[in-house]
Amino acid sequence: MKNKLLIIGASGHGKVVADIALKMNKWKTIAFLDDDKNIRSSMGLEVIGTSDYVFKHIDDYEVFVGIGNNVTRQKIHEMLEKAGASIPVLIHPNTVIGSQVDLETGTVVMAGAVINCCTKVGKGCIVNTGSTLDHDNNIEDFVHISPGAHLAGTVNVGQGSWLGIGSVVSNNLNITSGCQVGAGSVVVRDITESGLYVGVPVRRI
Ligand SMILES: CC(=O)SCCNC(=O)CCNC(=O)[C@H](O)C(C)(C)COP(=O)(O)OP(=O)(O)OC[C@H]1O[C@@H](n2cnc3c(N)ncnc32)[C@H](O)[C@@H]1OP(=O)(O)O
Repeated sequence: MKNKLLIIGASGHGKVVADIALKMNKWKTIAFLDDDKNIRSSMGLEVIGTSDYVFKHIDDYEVFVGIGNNVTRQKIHEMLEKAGASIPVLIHPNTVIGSQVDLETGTVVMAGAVINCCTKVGKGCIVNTGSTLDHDNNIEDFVHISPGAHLAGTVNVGQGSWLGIGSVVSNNLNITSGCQVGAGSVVVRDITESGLYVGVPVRRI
C-alpha cells in the first residue's frame, strides 16, 4: 500500500469520495486531479494537476476515480488498470458490511450503506449514501446504486446500470446492463433490455 492517494475529479462526487478517504485515515497525503483548471483546491485538499498528470504520479500514489458518470468512470478506471495503477476500495467507517462480501477495486461504499452477506460488488461501483444491498446480490462493474436505493435478496445488476435515488428492486430479479432506473421507481420484474425505466412499477420510457 502506498501512503498517498490521488482522486480524479474534484467536484460533487469526488468531494464525497475524498471525505471518505480522509475518514479512513489510511493515507498521509490526499490530493485531486481535475480537468477544470479553475479548481485549485476542494475539501481543503490541493488539486495538483489535470487528469493526464496521473501517469506522472502512478508510482507514488494510489489512484481512485471520483467521477459519478458510469461511462466516464469506467473509461478512466480501465485506463488506470492498464497502466498498472494501484486502485483502492473506499469504505466509509459507518457502513455495515456482512460476511463473504466481495468488493472490487475502485468501488466506494458511502455512509450508512448496508451490504449483506454473500454479495459481490464489481469494479468501479458506487454504493451511495444509505443504500442497501441484501444477501447474494451480484452487482457488476461500474454500476451506481444511488442514495437510499434498496435491493432485496439475490438481485443481479448488469454492468454500467444506474439505479436512481430511492429506487427499490424486489428479490430474485435481474436488471440487465446499461439500464437507468428513475428516482423512486420500483422494479418488480426482470429488466432484460437496456434503457430508461421509471414509475411504480417501472415502465420503459
Ligand atoms: C448524490 C447524488 O446526487 S446521486 C444522483 C441521484 N440522482 C438520481 O437518482 C436521478 C434519477 N433521475 C431521474 O429519475 C430522471 O427523472 C430520469 C433519468 C429517469 C429521466 O430523466 P429525463 O430523461 O430527463 O426524463 P424527463 O424528465 O424528460 O421525463 C420523461 C417522463 O418521465 C417521467 N419521469 C421522469 N423521471 C421519473 C421518475 N423517477 N418516476 C416517474 N416518472 C418519471 C416524467 O414525468 C416525464 O413524464 P411525461 O412525459 O408524462 O411528462
